[in-house]
Amino acid sequence: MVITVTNFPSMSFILSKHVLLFWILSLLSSRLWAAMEFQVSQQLLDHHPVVLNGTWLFHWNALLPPDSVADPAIQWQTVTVPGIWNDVVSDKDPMNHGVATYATQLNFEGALTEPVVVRLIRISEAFHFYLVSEDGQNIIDLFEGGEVSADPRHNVIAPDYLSFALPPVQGRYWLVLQVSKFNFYKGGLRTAVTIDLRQRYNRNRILVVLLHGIAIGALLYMALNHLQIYLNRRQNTSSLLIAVACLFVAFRCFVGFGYLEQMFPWVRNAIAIWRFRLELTTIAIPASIWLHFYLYLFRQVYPQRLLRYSWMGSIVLTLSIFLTPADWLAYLILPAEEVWLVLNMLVILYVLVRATTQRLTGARLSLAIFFLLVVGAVNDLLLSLAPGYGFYVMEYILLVYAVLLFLLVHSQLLARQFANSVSNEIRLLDDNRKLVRQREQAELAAIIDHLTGVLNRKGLEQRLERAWNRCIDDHEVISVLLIDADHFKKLNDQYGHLIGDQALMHLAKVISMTKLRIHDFIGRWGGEEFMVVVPGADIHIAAGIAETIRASIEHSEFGESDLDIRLTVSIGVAGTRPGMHKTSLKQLIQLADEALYAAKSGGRNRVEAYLPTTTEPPLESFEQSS
Ligand SMILES: Nc1nc2c(ncn2[C@@H]2O[C@H](COP(=O)(O)OP(=O)(O)OP(=O)(O)O)[C@@H](O)[C@H]2O)c(=O)[nH]1
Repeated sequence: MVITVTNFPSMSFILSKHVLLFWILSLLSSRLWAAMEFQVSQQLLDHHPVVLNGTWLFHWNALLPPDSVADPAIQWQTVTVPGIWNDVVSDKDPMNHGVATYATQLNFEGALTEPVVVRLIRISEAFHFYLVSEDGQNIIDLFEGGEVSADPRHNVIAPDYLSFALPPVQGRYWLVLQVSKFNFYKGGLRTAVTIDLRQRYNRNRILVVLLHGIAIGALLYMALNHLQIYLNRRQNTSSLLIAVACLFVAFRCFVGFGYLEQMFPWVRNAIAIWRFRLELTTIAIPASIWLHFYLYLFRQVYPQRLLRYSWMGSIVLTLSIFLTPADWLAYLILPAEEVWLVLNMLVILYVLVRATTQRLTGARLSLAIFFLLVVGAVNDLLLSLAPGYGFYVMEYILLVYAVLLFLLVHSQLLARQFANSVSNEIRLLDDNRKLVRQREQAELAAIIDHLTGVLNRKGLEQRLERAWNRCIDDHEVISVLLIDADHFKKLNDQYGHLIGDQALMHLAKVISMTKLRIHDFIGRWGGEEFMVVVPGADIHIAAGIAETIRASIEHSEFGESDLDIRLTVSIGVAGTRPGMHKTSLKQLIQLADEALYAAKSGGRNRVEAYLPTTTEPPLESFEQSS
């Protein structure tokens, strides 16, 4: 098995720093520095953009001419921008399709020497901007875009960053915005209109695009790595899910940051509703994916049944996203998704609290990030459901970056777990190999004679039986040599048992060194008796081998220093006849024993070889007969 462990945890850690930096920069760049009184001065703009997030005059259902802001006869309502901008629903049009005029007063302190831009984020459908002097006399046409359509489905969504230059005016002016809107995004126009120096805006824009690129790149990178982990170990479905979730979030960022529309302008009109549906799925499905992450990380405390229900719910919701008529999406599916998200989050909270109380690895960190997710989601929910809720500073951006952070941290945790499980596996394999080696050694020790190092009686019998059976199957001859030391008792008595032991070791060594073939083997048959088995050798060859052994022993040097000990052996040889295998192994050994006895009786230090008689006894296996 090939296991590839990529080094991406450290890499994604580096990337996560970029994401954090991006997050902080995004927060600081425009949102926290909102100018409350809409004072527009060079000095102010030098330090931060002016964010027009205060109270606007507002007239619903009428595209009032720009100079009407100076007309005291016209009754204006007020609206907090952008908190509930889109939540104002016309009496006549429950689908929130209509026109409106908004106005807010700006105080330009001193002429602006540098060109500025007004930045708008996601205004639908058609819009027209003017600057109108306080007395209504000087009307400066600023910018118009989009188009009004009778068909509410023809939803034109302006690009996220729409910028146009402000003329170098001075004194009090009204910024008047006429807007015609149909919006699937209930509460979608939540982000402020900002005024910024054009130069800095362009510079920031490059930085923002770069940081967006890093964020999306990090997500794709994580997706690929987790896909790789999944392909290495297919049972690790959490990696696959993280990869899918990363792709989802990358897609959502790509679309949410406005790149899809910027790169493919035709998409804006052609798939506006499909874009919305797709965006909705990026909420529905990840809800269950989040649950799945925690299943993998905190398996010990996870109520697995709930995961099944969660997946079922997400699938039903996803189907509804594509089956629900466009007009009802914002009113039916969006709240349903938000409720669904909250339900899933409650389950996650339950798991995380249990994991934290049980001090599982990564639980506290997960809980902290989860807290961010909750704040982001609750904030989102309040923005769309609670009229008047205007804490938009954290809106959207918090949730997106909490999700990014979540993915980064969890992919780290998961990668660490994966690496641990791989090293555990490697350790287990090692342990297993050691055990196998130990078992083999133990098995070997069980069949080796510890004194002489040759096979003991048990090992000899096992190999002998295998060799015997093979020879019978292959119709081959086989011979055995029983080798017995002569007058060994005398040797023991005269020189002691230690010398006797050394003599046995010497005998085993000399016999082993005799030219035996690969299939031949030697073992200690008992006491001072050895056996050599020569499969495939007939009685004549075996007798020759026996003679060589005998002579080698007789002429071998044994005895330390001044001890002049001459060792001799008597050898009994017995072998099967070619083509006659009905001799049992037991009988063959008995025959060798008889031959040995004959060698002893015949004067010792000699070889006797016996062939079985022609009146063969029935074939029996060694085990049966012994
Ligand atoms: N030192 C030592 N002696 C052993 C060992 N195993 C058996 N013996 C001795 O070997 C001797 C065998 O003696 P016997 O069976 O009478 O045969 P022998 O003295 O060799 O006489 P023959 O075989 O007739 O030539 C006994 O004294 C055993 O104690 C062993 O492992 N070490």
